[in-house]
Amino acid sequence: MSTAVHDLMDNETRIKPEALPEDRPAVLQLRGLRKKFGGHSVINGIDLDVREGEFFGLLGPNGAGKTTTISIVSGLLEPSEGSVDIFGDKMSRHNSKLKKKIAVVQQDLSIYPQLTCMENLLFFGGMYGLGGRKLKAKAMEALEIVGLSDRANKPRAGKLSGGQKRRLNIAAALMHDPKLLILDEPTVGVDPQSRNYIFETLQKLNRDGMTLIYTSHYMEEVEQLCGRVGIMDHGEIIECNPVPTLLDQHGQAVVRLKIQAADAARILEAEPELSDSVSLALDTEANLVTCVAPKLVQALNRINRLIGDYRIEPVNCEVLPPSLETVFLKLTGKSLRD
Ligand SMILES: Nc1ncnc2c1ncn2[C@@H]1O[C@H](COP(=O)(O)OP(=O)(O)OP(=O)(O)O)[C@@H](O)[C@H]1O
Repeated sequence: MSTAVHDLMDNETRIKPEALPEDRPAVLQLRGLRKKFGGHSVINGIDLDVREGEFFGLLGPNGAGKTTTISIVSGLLEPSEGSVDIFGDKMSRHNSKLKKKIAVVQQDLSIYPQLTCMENLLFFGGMYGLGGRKLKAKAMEALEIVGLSDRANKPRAGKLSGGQKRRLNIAAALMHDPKLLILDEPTVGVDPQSRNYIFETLQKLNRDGMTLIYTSHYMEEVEQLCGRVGIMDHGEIIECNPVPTLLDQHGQAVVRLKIQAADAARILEAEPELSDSVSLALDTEANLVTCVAPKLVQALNRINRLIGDYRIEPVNCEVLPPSLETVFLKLTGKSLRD
């Protein structure tokens, strides 16, 4: 077996973040959540429990309804129907006491570019009633957590890199010691170094006991960080489980083999049923053979047999091991990146 195939199989067995036992108390409970904008329904009945200490991922393509859900959870929007309970208390636009227990890192940056990092954090901490030495110490601690201590007083926030601005945005959310941290696509436009820093920061906060909800349309991020994932599409959570369960129940490997037109014609003549098969499908317009199987090794073996049987000289081959991407493909019939 080639090294590339070994690498792919390692990928299949790599260690995933663990889901928490089900007996932890629910921090967030959504019941029958619906939202309409001018008669257009964008959230279509969401029921969800997020438990204390969870790192929960909400994964879905653009427009699935993640930001709308987060905005309702954080009390920025009222639902059209249904309820949001956080720490056993009803969330609403006017529940400022409950809002102090949570923090939301929005997709849009909320920092002031003309202020330094320290000035930004002193401002946000002040808004939550902190003052004096405690405020300064908290700001230093938040900068330390996101790795920006050496940028405390210069440059101004507007001159930081995109990733550093995102990290400062997270630091601002930590100023009032939230028990629940909600992040809406916090790595959009972030360089790889800052992205890793953000990941490490969030993993540490979670290890220290904070409950996190993380939305993304990057399945690799959710797969790497989150113990349990809700897959969203068209305003619904269509599946919600720990990542290993999702992969076990819905994971599938996909191998796409591009071949010569002449080889496609030979295969079609010998096996006409392949033109409408699902597990091994031949597309004679695209000269493409697609094999779908629960395990990567099964898909590769099937494609290898075909290559051997018909003495095919492949043009190229694309291999997708089971992942949240292929789970999404199976559940919705479309790619997450469409
Ligand atoms: N204020 C609004 N008025 C009307 N329609 C809205 C409003 N906010 C969101 N929508 C619509 O609701 C749907 C869900 O949008 P939402 O931003 O929640 O999706 P998303 O999953 O967060 O997408 P993205 O990953 O692009 O942020 C979209 O069709 C969007 O156009």
